[in-house]
Amino acid sequence: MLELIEISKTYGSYTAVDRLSLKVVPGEALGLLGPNGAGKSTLVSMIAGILAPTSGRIRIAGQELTRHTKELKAKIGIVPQDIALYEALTARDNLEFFGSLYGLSGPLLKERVREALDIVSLTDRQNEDVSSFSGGMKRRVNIAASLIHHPSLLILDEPTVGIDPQSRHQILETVKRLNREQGVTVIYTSHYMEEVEQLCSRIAVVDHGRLAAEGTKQAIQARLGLPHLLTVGLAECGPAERELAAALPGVRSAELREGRLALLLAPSETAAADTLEALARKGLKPTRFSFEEASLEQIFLNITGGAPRD
Ligand SMILES: Nc1ncnc2c1ncn2[C@@H]1O[C@H](COP(=O)(O)OP(=O)(O)OP(=O)(O)O)[C@@H](O)[C@H]1O
Repeated sequence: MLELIEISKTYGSYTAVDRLSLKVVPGEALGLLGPNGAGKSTLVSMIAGILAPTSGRIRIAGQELTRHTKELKAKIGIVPQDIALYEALTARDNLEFFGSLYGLSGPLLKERVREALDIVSLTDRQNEDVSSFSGGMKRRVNIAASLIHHPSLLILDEPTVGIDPQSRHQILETVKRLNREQGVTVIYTSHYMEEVEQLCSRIAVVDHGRLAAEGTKQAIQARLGLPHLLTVGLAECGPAERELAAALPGVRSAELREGRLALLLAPSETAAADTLEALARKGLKPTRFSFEEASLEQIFLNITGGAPRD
């Protein structure tokens, strides 16, 4: 669907994106993460054909963006970080305007506007001026505007910044539906890790303009070697049991925590099952257990470091 080949963008002597290569396959939802100033918006603007790369190539559906700009731009829907709407116009008039920019008119334009309003659940409010809308509703109009021309690739740049949890939930559900039910390929940038975890099957972490990590959450976690936490309750749970557990293969550390064993396991898909089985073989039959993988936030901080960026 999309291929970035060694793309760079410099502003004077400053390199915002630095020889970054990345592939996005049709139908996937890719989470684009990075600290403030990492280069995400610059990257998104280049993919959307708004900003020209200083060097490198962008291919969309196998074609070079520079050579087929108009045709390829029509395949892309972009929801920019800043809300871009006409406040004095109604939601419907805004959408008709954006639709006309894509060459839509007449009954087809009306049909697409109706459909886009329905997707973002704003049909009932379509005749109200955007100036009277909440931040969440404006975001939804922005998303509707990006869908009018039926893009196959939808890029959302922090679409849930500054809005309440209800609106965030609604936006996330809308994007999920578009991806899972209609097969729209999604690139989603956000600082909200739980949104990316829910929506995206793959993650790309950008830092200092470079691709710092890429893959599924599990694969990145395994590459970083971040442990899983397995907490086990035993009928008898003391220093002897802790020692036995600490010596099991795949157990990095074992400690007693509130009458239970807290075990840090080397990351693998079968880590928890293997450890529970090994404990049982040693005669330590778990009465209860809980399991936690490293959170996306832990993974992200591990890749990019904990220091503030601005
Ligand atoms: N027009 C410009 N001129 C000069 N520098 C720029 C320009 N646009 C962006 N930059 C710089 O390029 C770097 C990357 O900016 P960009 O907006 O792409 O980051 P980002 O990852 O989207 O950050 P955020 O999460 O804060 O939105 C920043 O240091 C920014 O100051």
